[in-house]
Amino acid sequence: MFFELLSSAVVGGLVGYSSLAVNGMTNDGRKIARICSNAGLSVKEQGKAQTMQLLRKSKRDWGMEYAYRIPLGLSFSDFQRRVENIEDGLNGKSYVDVKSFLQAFKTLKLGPNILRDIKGLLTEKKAARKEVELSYNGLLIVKVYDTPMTDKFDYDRGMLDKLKGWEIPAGTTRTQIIKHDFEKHCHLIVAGMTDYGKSVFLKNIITTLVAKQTKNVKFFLIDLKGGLAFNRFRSLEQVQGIAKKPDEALEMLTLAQAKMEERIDYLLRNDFEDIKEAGFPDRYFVVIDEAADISDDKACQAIIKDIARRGRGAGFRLIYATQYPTNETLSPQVRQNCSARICFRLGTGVASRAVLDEEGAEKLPLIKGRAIYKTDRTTIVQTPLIENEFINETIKPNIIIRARKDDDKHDASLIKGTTQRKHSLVIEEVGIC
Ligand SMILES: Nc1ncnc2c1ncn2[C@@H]1O[C@H](COP(=O)(O)OP(=O)(O)OP(=O)(O)O)[C@@H](O)[C@H]1O
Repeated sequence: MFFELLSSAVVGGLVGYSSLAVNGMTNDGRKIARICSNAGLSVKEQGKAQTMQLLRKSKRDWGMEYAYRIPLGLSFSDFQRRVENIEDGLNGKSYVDVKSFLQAFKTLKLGPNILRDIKGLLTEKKAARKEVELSYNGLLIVKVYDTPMTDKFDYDRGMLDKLKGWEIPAGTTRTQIIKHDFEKHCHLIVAGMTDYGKSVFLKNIITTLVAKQTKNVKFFLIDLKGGLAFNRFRSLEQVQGIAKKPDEALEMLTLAQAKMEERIDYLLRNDFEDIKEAGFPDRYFVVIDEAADISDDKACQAIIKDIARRGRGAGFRLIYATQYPTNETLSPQVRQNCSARICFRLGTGVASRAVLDEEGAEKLPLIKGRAIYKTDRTTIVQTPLIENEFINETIKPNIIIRARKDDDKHDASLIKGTTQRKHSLVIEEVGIC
């Protein structure tokens, strides 16, 4: 029985493989060069068409790496724009990667369900897409991955042990966890279409920092999407207040700016260049979700730009999240001062350029949590999926118990002046003035 199945499935596969090999289909290196040439990536020199030249190919654990010399007159970005053409070309509908099929085949257990298992494996292998990543180091490097990147990266307790200082997990690639360090890249833009993971990412930041920098982190939270996403953080001792409406946002920003001013004054008076030199461990995070809602509010924008420009040395960090990135919602001052961006899928290349200064976010797969993380380099990551239950458990020790009446009023009154002193936004003294 088993040998019959073996002949129908594997031998069939092997016949297919040899025919693919004869047709040169398994040689992705040459195929990539053909795809690029057909897609117009060639130049004419002295009447002759010059195309990319394959110089090297290397087998890696994750797939194959090809190195090409690109013709004079073409740039890396010309090729970067054709990633989709390359992926589609390498993923013909009937294509099955025989090697990975045979590897998986060996793991099947002989039993009554073997036929079903083999059929399942074939279907799975046909559906699997090879993913391609390009980079440039003087040569064009094309990485062709055998298996797709994970579409789920669970945030668990073990993650917290892997982080140092002011790091948070930005996501995982196929090979490593990428961390964002708020001491290296102080301000962060978070962008992406609705429902792709911005709020989950913001909750990852807040939870991680509350867990790792319990005594040192302070948050000014502005949630213009109604306050639901940040609601569970409202009673944390690290949270200075939550603003839910544009007028509350202005009050919150004004208070944050006043605190920043106070710190800058202190640093100036004492000849400290920045907060690190002064030896202050605490950092203030101004988190704004949906920032586009206050993008035409001149007063709010002036403060946001000021924090982006002068906050760094004073220990202020801006996290600016929006699902509508344009040149209007993301001012040049904010963009210039945010050296890090995390960008989930966006609708257009124009929106992608507004966030990343390049296209790409519009081509991300339709996978929640898939994003481009950009600092001085650009990396595609699967961002951590942090569950609410895990957040609640992690932040619980930092919740300040208030009388119910107090708690109900907490958010609004936090930023409403000093008439109800108990509920006012308290900007803590840190002993610097
Ligand atoms: N990193 C992730 N991995 C897998 N799934 C995710 C991830 N992040 C978010 N999701 C899923 O996507 C859903 C929407 O995420 P989230 O609320 O963060 O989106 P959003 O971009 O903030 O949307 P909106 O702008 O409408 O608030 C989540 O409920 C979750 O199921």
